[in-house]
Amino acid sequence: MVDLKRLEVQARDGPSDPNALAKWRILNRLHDRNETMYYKVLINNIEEYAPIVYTPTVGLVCQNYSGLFRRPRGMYFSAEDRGEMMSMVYNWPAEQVDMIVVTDGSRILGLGDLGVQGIGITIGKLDLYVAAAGINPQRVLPVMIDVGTNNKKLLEDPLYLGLQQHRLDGDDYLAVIDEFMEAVFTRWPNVIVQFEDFQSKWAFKLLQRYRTTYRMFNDDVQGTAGVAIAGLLGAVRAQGRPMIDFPKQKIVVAGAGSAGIGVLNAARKTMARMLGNNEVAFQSAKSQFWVVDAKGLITEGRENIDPDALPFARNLKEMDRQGLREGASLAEVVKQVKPDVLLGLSAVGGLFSNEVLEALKDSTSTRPAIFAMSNPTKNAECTPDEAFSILGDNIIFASGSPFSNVDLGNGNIGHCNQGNNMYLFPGIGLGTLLSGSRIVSDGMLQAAAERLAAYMSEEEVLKGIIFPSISRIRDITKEIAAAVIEEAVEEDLAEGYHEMDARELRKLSRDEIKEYVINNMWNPEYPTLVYRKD
Ligand SMILES: NC(=O)c1ccc[n+]([C@@H]2O[C@H](COP(=O)([O-])OP(=O)(O)OC[C@H]3O[C@@H](n4cnc5c(N)ncnc54)[C@H](O)[C@@H]3O)[C@@H](O)[C@H]2O)c1
Ligand SMILES: O=C(O)C[C@H](O)C(=O)O
Ligand SMILES: [Mg+2]
Repeated sequence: MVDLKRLEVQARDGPSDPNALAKWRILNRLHDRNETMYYKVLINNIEEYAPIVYTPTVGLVCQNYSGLFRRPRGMYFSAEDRGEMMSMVYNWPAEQVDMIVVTDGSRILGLGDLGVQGIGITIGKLDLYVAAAGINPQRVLPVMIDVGTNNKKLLEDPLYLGLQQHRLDGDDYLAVIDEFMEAVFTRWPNVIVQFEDFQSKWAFKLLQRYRTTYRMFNDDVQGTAGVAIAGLLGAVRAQGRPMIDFPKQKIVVAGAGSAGIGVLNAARKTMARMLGNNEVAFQSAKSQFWVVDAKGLITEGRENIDPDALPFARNLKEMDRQGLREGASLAEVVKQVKPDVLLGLSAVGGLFSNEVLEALKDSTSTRPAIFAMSNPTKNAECTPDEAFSILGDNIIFASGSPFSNVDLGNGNIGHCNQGNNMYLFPGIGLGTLLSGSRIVSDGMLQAAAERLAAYMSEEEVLKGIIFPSISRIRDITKEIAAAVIEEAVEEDLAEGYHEMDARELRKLSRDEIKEYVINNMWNPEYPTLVYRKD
């Protein structure tokens, strides 16, 4: 801590990239030397150091990973290891692995293809699994699947640590991922595999391919969706309206990739459930969304439309009546729609320009909400300063990366919420593990999102606080894990964990489930090596 604090005194110009990287180096060395102390520091100072070991600094770390690399962490499976993975997994020294976070490095945060350097994000996510969910650090495994990279700079960089060839694609690519999945589930049948930062082209396909046979989920598609739903419901409550009014919200989404489409599908389903949970409700819910991607507003007139975006393509005639057309700009869409919510998952920093924010002034909502969810910090669609200064006090603001609250100068504070999937994935993983469910069902994910939404009190929500502070992350994760277990039991998926078999699990009350979760969380304490007789 003295080392870390000394850095702050010396950095006269406030937080800077080199300063954050220097802190990461200190923490990383501690991680290598003394795991228990590392996690003690992280857990006790999570608000301060999550932004170093996780978003946003982890993005910078990934961009520079080949140069920062000192000691290996995690496992690398490469395209050249085909046919060998089954024996490779037995080289990992830990008998038991509970959680794997795997990436192919193809879309790291909003930073694009970083090849094997993306291993940093899997390490950062697993740090949160230990710090927030109390997964034993001896039982986590960061994994990089190296199928090459299409990043020109890395292909030419002599220091690059991965395969310097173009990415595999098609069946060759699938064969590598299939082999990896078979290998890890053979050695550790109870492991949970979190897919992280795969380009959207593969994110959905792999999710569909594995989700009914393996214990896996995709954090960017499913974790983000849950966090966004919790935030959107919070925004409705912040307007002083009941959550059941959610299906009346007009929502403009910028970005139709793995995260954007994940959020859209989940939000549509949530609306449909509130409207009667039938096909008519499901169809009518889609008219609440306007989706803008790199080519502008997505309509049925779009050529070669991405099949995942198709359900949200707007009807051309209807758009004509609204004064919009295929490819309309975000500013035009906001002007015409006057939405309640503007949500960004575009990876384009500054996309919510002054023009877009000015247009949002005409929102028909009593309290418009802005979700600038892209990471890391430079990719945020706008900053809270920009949003509050243009739109005034009466908005709800959330961003994917952490920002400070804004002093509005009139004695009021503009609250900046962090809308990041970190509030869900640790609890989804822990709950799945402790329930013993063989899959991660939609119901379990929905239960997690609803519990997060309910976590905030009425008073907090009315103040514009729709996500909790990260300092409460261990308590939040306990709640989420308990909700996931309850739902797994309800759906008859829970097969139990260790001595808590399925029958015992079914007997537990809500409070007992929470106690069960707490009792299974690892704490950073040195194990007793010498037992005294007294
Ligand atoms: N806050 C969170 O918890 C969270 C979770 C997941 C992803 N993210 C962030 O979301 C971003 C996107 O992730 P992804 O996996 O969906 O990426 P992606 O590459 O799959 O999708 C990006 C989408 O943005 C669109 N886009 C590009 N330029 C645009 C523009 N000018 N206007 C509107 N749309 C534009 C693209 O067409 C594409 O549809 C990343 O920055 C990522 O860090 C945040
Ligand atoms: O990693 C994060 O901070 C959130 C999310 O998974 C992302 O890809 O941006
Ligand atoms: Mg991610």
